[in-house]
Amino acid sequence: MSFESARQRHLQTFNRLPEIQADVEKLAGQISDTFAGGGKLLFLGNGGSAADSQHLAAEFVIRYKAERRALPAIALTVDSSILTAHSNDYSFDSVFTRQIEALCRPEDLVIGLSTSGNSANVINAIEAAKQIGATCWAWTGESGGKLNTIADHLIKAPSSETARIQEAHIFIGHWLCEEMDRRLST
Ligand SMILES: O=C(CO)[C@@H](O)[C@H](O)[C@H](O)[C@H](O)COP(=O)(O)O
Ligand SMILES: [Zn+2]
Repeated sequence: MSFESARQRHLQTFNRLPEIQADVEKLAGQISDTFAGGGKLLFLGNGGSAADSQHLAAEFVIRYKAERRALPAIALTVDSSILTAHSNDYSFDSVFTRQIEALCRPEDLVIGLSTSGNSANVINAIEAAKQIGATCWAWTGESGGKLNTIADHLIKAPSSETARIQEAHIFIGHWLCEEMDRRLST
């Protein structure tokens, strides 16, 4: 019963992905421009979105399918010393902000993943990156949450359910990787 229900909700979400195709293509263009301009990608998020962040950074740095040059991307979710020291000494709400201050440059593109669009540490990081002048994208659910009015651009997975949104986010990440392979293959 729960399998069939989850499968149906997954399919409903994925059947609506064409609604955001133009947004994903716009992001692919901006990522190409970022790399051409010497910038890098920075990914961040909590829980499943932290896993997505490191998964997608690896696709860019190592490879997706095609043999092409290494692409500069980093997940701000993986350094346990930074994450614990900052949370212990300051606050979890600014755990990504400090890394943005240290690593983000105006030519960079930041992708903050939050299914609710309301996680304080993602919001704070996007606000800090905007101050630096980086291009800021939020990947959210269909409401966009608070990030709706904070990020420069949004990719809104067409669901209000965390798991379905995460499934769409990783699909969108792979879709982007295919597009980057197509553009950059040697
Ligand atoms: O993977 C899941 C649920 O599927 C959880 O780990 C989930 O990512 C966590 O609860 C996050 O803290 C949710 O944060 P957000 O997506 O609302 O920003
Ligand atoms: Zn999950």
